[in-house]
Amino acid sequence: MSKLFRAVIMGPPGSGKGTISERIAQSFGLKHLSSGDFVRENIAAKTEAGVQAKTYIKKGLLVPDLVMTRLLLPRLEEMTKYSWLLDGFPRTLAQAEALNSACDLDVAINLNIPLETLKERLRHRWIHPPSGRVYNMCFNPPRIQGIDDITGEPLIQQEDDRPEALVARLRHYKDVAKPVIDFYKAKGILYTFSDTETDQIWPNISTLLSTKIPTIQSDARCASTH
Ligand SMILES: Nc1ccn([C@H]2C[C@H](O)[C@@H](COP(=O)(O)OP(=O)(O)OP(=O)(O)O)O2)c(=O)n1
Ligand SMILES: Nc1nc2c(ncn2[C@@H]2O[C@H](COP(=O)(O)OP(=O)(O)O)[C@@H](O)[C@H]2O)c(=O)[nH]1
Repeated sequence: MSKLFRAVIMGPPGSGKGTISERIAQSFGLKHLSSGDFVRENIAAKTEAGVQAKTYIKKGLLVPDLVMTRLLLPRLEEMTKYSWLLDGFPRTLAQAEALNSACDLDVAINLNIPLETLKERLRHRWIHPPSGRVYNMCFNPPRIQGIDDITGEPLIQQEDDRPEALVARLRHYKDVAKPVIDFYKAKGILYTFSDTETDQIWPNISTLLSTKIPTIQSDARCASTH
C-alpha cells in the first residue's frame, strides 16, 4: 500500500488557496479539505463548535484555536485512508502545533502574493455562501453574472473583502502566520511561491508535487518489501 500524502496550503486572504487547492485536488487526486467549509457546515448543523464559531465570525473575528481544533481534528480522523490537502488551517502557531500532534505533514505550501494584487482580486471576488464556491468577475466569472453555475442561486460579495477591511485582515494575517511559516521552515517542509498570477505559480506547484507524491509512494513500496 502506498504512503498517504498530507499537505497544507497557507497564504493571505485572496492569495488563491481555494483556487490552487481545487487544481491540486483534480490533478493529483487528493481530497481538498477546506477549513472554511467545515466551519460553515458546523454552523449550518448547529453543532456545539459551530454555534461557538458563529459568534466570532459574525463579528468578523477568527474562531479561537480551541474551537477550531475541536471542529477540525475529528474531521481529519475520518480521512485517515485518504491523501489530503488542508486549506485555511492552521492559521496560528497553536493550530499548527495541534495539527502536528495529530499527523505528519509532507509539504506546506506558502503563497506570497503582493498586496495590490490581493486587493484587486478580492474587489472582484463573489461567493456562493452555501457551497463556498468562489468566482472572480475577471479570472473565473460565473456563466451568468451574479448567479452560481451549479445551483442558480445568487452570489454575494463578503463585507470583509472590501479594500479597507482587507488591509487590517492582512496585517493580522502577517502577525499570526509568521510563526507558522517559521515552524514549517524549521521542519524543512516549507515551499514558498511568489507571483501575481495563479497560472504562473501553478506549474511550479505541480512540478513540486509530482516529485513529492511519487517519491512517497515508491518509499512506501520499499518499506512494504522489508
Ligand atoms: N483556521 C480557521 C479557518 C477558518 N476560520 C473562520 C474565519 C473565516 O472567516 C471563516 C471562513 O473560512 P474561509 O477560509 O472560507 O475564510 P475566508 O474566505 O474569509 O478566508 P480567505 O479570504 O483567506 O479565503 O472561518 C477561522 O477562524 N480559522
Ligand atoms: N485575476 C486573478 N484572479 C485570481 C487568480 N487566482 C485566483 N483568483 C481569484 O482571486 C480570488 C481569491 O482567490 P481564492 O482562491 O478565493 O483565494 P483564498 O482566499 O486564498 O482562498 C477569487 O475570486 C479567485 O477566483 C489570478 O491569478 N488572477
